[in-house]
Amino acid sequence: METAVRAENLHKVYPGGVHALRGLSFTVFDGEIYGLVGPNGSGKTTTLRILATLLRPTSGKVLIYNIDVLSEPAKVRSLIAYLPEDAGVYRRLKGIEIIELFAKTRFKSSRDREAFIDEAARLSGLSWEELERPAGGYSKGMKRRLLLAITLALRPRLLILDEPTSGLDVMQSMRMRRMILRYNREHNITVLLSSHNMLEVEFLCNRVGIIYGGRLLAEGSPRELKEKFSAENLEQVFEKITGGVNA
Ligand SMILES: Nc1ncnc2c1ncn2[C@@H]1O[C@H](COP(=O)(O)OP(=O)(O)OP(=O)(O)O)[C@@H](O)[C@H]1O
Repeated sequence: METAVRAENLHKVYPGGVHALRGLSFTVFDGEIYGLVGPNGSGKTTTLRILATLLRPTSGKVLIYNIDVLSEPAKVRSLIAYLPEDAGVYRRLKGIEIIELFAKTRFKSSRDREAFIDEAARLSGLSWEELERPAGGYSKGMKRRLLLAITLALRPRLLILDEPTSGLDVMQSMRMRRMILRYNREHNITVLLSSHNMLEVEFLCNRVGIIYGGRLLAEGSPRELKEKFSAENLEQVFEKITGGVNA
């Protein structure tokens, strides 16, 4: 099976001395949806930012589709799309203008640009009237839908999602999860996501890595983890491993 992500022995010490990652290693295979779960401050965002080429680890190595993230970040960026948890929109731009901006930066031919714009606009679920309004006036759910639609329509080989549905209501979250699943299956987009929501992780992920204190404490499919820890659901697995610290 082809390897999408190989993270080896990652350490990150922030200026000021916080040791956020302490020898984190994990592998994501091509075509899978892999979930990193862990309590607040366990190092999820730090890990995703390193993979997205936005932060350098203190030591360790990361390969994305066999390309070294530290020595060839531009090549890696052409393969990935990253949606941060707190991703904002350009408030003065209309929704459609934001989509057009991404089209310009990513695609050379006007045909590819137009196909991308149509796909992202449709996927966002926003009406044409809404897309013609400045995005600063969108609700949190509308902004998140727009940004996820853009990242999916970019059709990266690897999509990195930090807390994809955080702050969204049940219906919006379900819609987002279905979109992620559909693009993973139909367009073979590998997904690495972080989440606090165990239901979400169980619904979406082929494999899960439980991270705590900057280390990987357990890894496996939701079913394997439940069997191994004699648990009925992933919340119980998590509780047994971490001693009940909130996810
Ligand atoms: N820029 C920074 N400077 C200093 N310390 C930081 C910085 N960013 C994160 N940290 C610290 O590193 C540790 C890991 O943080 P990180 O954001 O990676 O965790 P997380 O698992 O994503 O948490 P959450 O679930 O709350 O988003 C925490 O102790 C955090 O306070």
